[in-house]
Amino acid sequence: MPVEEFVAGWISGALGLVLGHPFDTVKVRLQTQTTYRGIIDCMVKTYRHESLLGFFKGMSFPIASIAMVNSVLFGVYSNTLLALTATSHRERRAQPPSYIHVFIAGCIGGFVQVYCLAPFDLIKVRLQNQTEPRARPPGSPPPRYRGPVHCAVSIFQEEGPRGLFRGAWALTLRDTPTMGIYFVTYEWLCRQSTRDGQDPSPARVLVAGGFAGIASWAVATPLDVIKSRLQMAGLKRGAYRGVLDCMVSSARQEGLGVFFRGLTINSARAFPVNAVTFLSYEYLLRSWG
Ligand SMILES: C[N+](C)(C)CCCC[C@H](N)C(=O)O
Repeated sequence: MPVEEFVAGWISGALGLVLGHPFDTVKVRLQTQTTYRGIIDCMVKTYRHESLLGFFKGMSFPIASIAMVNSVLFGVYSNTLLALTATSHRERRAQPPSYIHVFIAGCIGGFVQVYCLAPFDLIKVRLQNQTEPRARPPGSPPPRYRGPVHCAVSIFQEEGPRGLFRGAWALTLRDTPTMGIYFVTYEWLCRQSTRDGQDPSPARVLVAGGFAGIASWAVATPLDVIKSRLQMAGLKRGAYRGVLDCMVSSARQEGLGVFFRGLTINSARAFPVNAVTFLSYEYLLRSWG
């Protein structure tokens, strides 16, 4: 099994992650809290109250786990294509796989990475939603979680081992089809105006990666909202009975617009994150020959 794809997936994922984390924090807060009027309001309040550091809350665990999550995604994707089409990464420019094979490999990659991603994503979301400033005024209550490890241990103790997988089903529904869309969009845009058998130019890889991110996030946003809400709901026992219940009660209380919360910020984040991810992935693999 070729391992280069796993390593390239890891490094490129980490680069994208750091770049996109501040946007991600704003997105999570908009999706799960009702105190903000919009993106700018959320940014200003976060900055005033928590300084620049507020935007980087919950980042250490994703950085540690992105190695596993992105290498699983890209590694499983590429090795599934190898199994389906009997072509390695190097041969795929000359013999491009069909879009249906790309879609299937993307869905399988997306499905498998969810089980690595779920607990880390849960901890990230819980920490991002803690709005207490680092330097607390004396006498104010401490944040519920002191850091990622404390957060993981508390969830385990208070909600049981299954608590760590809260929202995992919504995450599976979100990522399986949309990772297929992600890779199909990327491949399709790369192949436009690139002659058969040639590597796409860096500019084309950046644009294709960026739009692959936007297209897949646009489709993923409704389930992303539900996922984030289910992850936060663990704190208030019995808030939702499941994915469907969360969908229905969110829509009833806040209208259908709730499914598009975070769409703008998700798209703004998705372009640079995924442009950098694909550019570094392609170039790392090319440089390893
Ligand atoms: C499939 N879905 C849209 C959920 C994600 C696709 C992009 C994943 C990337 N690591 C990012 O954070 O943007």
